[in-house]
Amino acid sequence: MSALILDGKALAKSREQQLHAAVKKFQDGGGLQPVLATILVGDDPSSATYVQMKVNACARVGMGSRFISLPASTTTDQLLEKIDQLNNDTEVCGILLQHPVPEQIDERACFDAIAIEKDVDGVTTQGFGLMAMGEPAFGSATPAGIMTLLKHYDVEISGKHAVVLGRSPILGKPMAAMLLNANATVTICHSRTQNLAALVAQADIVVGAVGQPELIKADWIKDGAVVVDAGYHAGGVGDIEKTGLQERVAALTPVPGGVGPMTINALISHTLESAQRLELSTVHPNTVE
Ligand SMILES: Nc1nc(=O)c2c([nH]1)NC[C@@H]1CN(c3ccc(C(=O)N[C@@H](CCC(=O)O)C(=O)O)cc3)C=[N+]21
Repeated sequence: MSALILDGKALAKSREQQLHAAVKKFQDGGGLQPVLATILVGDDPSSATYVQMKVNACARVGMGSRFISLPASTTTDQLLEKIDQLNNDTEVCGILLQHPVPEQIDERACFDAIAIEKDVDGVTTQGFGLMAMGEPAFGSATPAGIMTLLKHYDVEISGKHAVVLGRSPILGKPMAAMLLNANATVTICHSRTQNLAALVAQADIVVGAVGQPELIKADWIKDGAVVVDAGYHAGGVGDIEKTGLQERVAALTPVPGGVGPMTINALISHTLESAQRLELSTVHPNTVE
């Protein structure tokens, strides 16, 4: 057996073509150009690269972006003020606050200050809650991108045992909720989990979301599993060791070229959707309840 490659890079590219056409159609119909605001606090070079990739993706599909760079010494209040400005800026339909922020900043408070209708990155407590309850909300970008990728390749989720490694607020936790909503049986593993290898061995679907290079070993994973790796580390390795997996699992995401491009694609798709919704509410203010 040779694993199906869940090619996020190719899927993101074809979805970008559709998005480009949809953005044009939206503007031809009188809509304002959708604009994503990205906020980077501090000067971490890899964070700067990720934000630049998001700005570039907006440009490729004909959307606008507003890049806000704040110094590493920014306070919580200063960041809250910036977010408030963007919430009230009628040209901006999506706001992304790049994680992580410097440690003096209350990141949760800042995420939660993002207006729910502009939370295209799915980071607010309210957005998480709505999503988890199966109500309309933008899901967190990385798990939302993973769900799109699994759906595209017709990976069966319902009734399967999904083991998510990691419980971070914008990755593991929402990933588990999305898989549960898709009727998987979900196990969430984390730093205090005992017998990790035995749990992973039960997984029909394994999601690596721990942020540590190759912490998850290839020989823990059973034959025929679906392997999703949301990690990305120096040297092009993920959270999951891939040695020998290609020959014996059903499907796997490459690193790079798997989850990363789908994260960005989810973000820009959500930004267009947000523009479409905000437009609706200005055209028919009285129909919004
Ligand atoms: N509020 C917030 N939302 C995020 O979604 C968010 C964040 N903060 N902080 C950092 C992580 C990381 N992240 C990536 C997005 C795309 C790639 C990506 O496209 N990577 C390419 C490789 C790029 C390369 O080769 O350097 C790939 O996997 O193929 C990677 C990482 C979004 N994040």
